[in-house]
Amino acid sequence: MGSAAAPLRVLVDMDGVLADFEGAVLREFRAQFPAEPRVELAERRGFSVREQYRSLREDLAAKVASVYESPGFFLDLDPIPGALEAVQEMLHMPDTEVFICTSPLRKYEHCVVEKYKWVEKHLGPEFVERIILTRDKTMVAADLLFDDKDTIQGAEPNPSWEHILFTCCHNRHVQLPAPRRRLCSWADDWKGILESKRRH
Ligand SMILES: Nc1ccn([C@H]2C[C@H](O)[C@@H](COP(=O)(O)O)O2)c(=O)n1
Ligand SMILES: [Mg+2]
Repeated sequence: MGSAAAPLRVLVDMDGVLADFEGAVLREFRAQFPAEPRVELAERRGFSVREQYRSLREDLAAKVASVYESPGFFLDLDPIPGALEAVQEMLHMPDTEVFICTSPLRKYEHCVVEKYKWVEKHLGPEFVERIILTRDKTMVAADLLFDDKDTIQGAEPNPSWEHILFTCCHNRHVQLPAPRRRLCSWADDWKGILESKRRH
């Protein structure tokens, strides 16, 4: 008799995939700096919101950073539609292991603890056990990584996971070369992607 197949290990990013970082940045920037020019979500290009604000005007980089570095910012993020239901469903799928894999800001004072609190508030204590906090996701071994950052690099040149690009305002114009894949939203066929990775 052959040995049982290893469970499918799935990493799910937080900002832009579970939690609406971009929507909150725009809402809070507009509230705190109503007279300043801003980048509407339809105009977002590139992962770094700070660099796009810098391209509007140099001093706006620090202003937008002050928004997401403020206490309470990460804790108050709204869940992305369908995200909580999808990861709860993954948690209970046979032969499947799901982890939340997220990078803290370099200025980590509020971000780190608030990411933990957000997960406990929205997903419960069993998911707090499943948080992987790292600035280098290439060092984490898994089969799949759902992430909105279009290019994920780090110390490991050949990560074990397949990166599924989760569509977000800043990456919807990025043309993916074959065979790279996208998940357009949590209403898209994430279960089909999991099934495609299982070793039968
Ligand atoms: N469009 C974005 C999304 C996230 N960030 C910040 C916020 C996070 O602390 C960090 C990395 O997040 P992750 O890649 O784990 O979703 O970067 C940003 O600056 N711009
Ligand atoms: Mg992200």
